[in-house]
Amino acid sequence: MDRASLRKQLRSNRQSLSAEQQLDAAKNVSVVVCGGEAFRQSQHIALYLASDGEIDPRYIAEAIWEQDKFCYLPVLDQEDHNKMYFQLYRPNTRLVNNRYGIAEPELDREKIVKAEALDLVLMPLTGFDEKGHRLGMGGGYYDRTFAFLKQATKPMLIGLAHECQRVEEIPVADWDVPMKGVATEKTFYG
Ligand SMILES: Nc1nc2c(c(=O)[nH]1)N(C=O)[C@@H](CNc1ccc(C(=O)N[C@@H](CCC(=O)O)C(=O)O)cc1)CN2
Ligand SMILES: Nc1ncnc2c1ncn2[C@@H]1O[C@H](COP(=O)(O)OP(=O)(O)OP(=O)(O)O)[C@@H](O)[C@H]1O
Repeated sequence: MDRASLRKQLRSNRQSLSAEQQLDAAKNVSVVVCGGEAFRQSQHIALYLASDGEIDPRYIAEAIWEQDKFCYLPVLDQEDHNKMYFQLYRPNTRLVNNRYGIAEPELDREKIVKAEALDLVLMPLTGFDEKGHRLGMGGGYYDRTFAFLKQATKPMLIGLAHECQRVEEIPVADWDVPMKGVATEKTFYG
């Protein structure tokens, strides 16, 4: 299957999950992530606000705040549509909707944190395979933002997903930046 058809199929898989399944998955993925070595060793952790049936990292955000670590969210540039930044996310951070209807901190160029300063990035995805290949929403934001990882070791990229987003093989593109692993409601693939 080509990337576009696969993306469509896998988005429909996650959109079909019930509210109860979503809640269970959100709790379980937080246990999988927060019990792991990568999380324990990280101070500066990026995640996302769930949309379109994505597995919800909210309990991971709560654990980050409780443990006095720092949590960050992606913020899109309204002028340069190719750019994505990261800004601090606290319980009281004011959020606005981006052009895809996803809530994000209001862009403040003085508050942008360099992607290189993050320790761990928990990435949204539409599909993944056990080799760490990722299919996103098709905007290429994460691939562009983390293209520098071909020559760097930090941050560590870990995808978050429902089991129903796992496939045998994601067709790779040459710009794809591989993930170190993927956490689901069931287990860690790494
Ligand atoms: N929760 C979450 N936040 C995120 C991402 C994500 O995948 N999930 N992103 C990860 O990159 C960035 C946003 N990227 C996105 C790219 C495309 C679409 C999207 O819905 N595309 C529509 C059609 C686009 C259009 O309106 O022109 C679609 O495919 O139906 C959404 C988000 C930053 N924030
Ligand atoms: N490093 C890069 N440099 C230039 N263009 C890139 C780069 N990475 C991705 N792109 C562009 O982004 C487009 C979308 O890529 P792709 O389909 O892999 O997105 P995605 O990983 O699904 O999306 P996202 O990361 O936003 O969730 C590609 O058509 C490609 O042209």
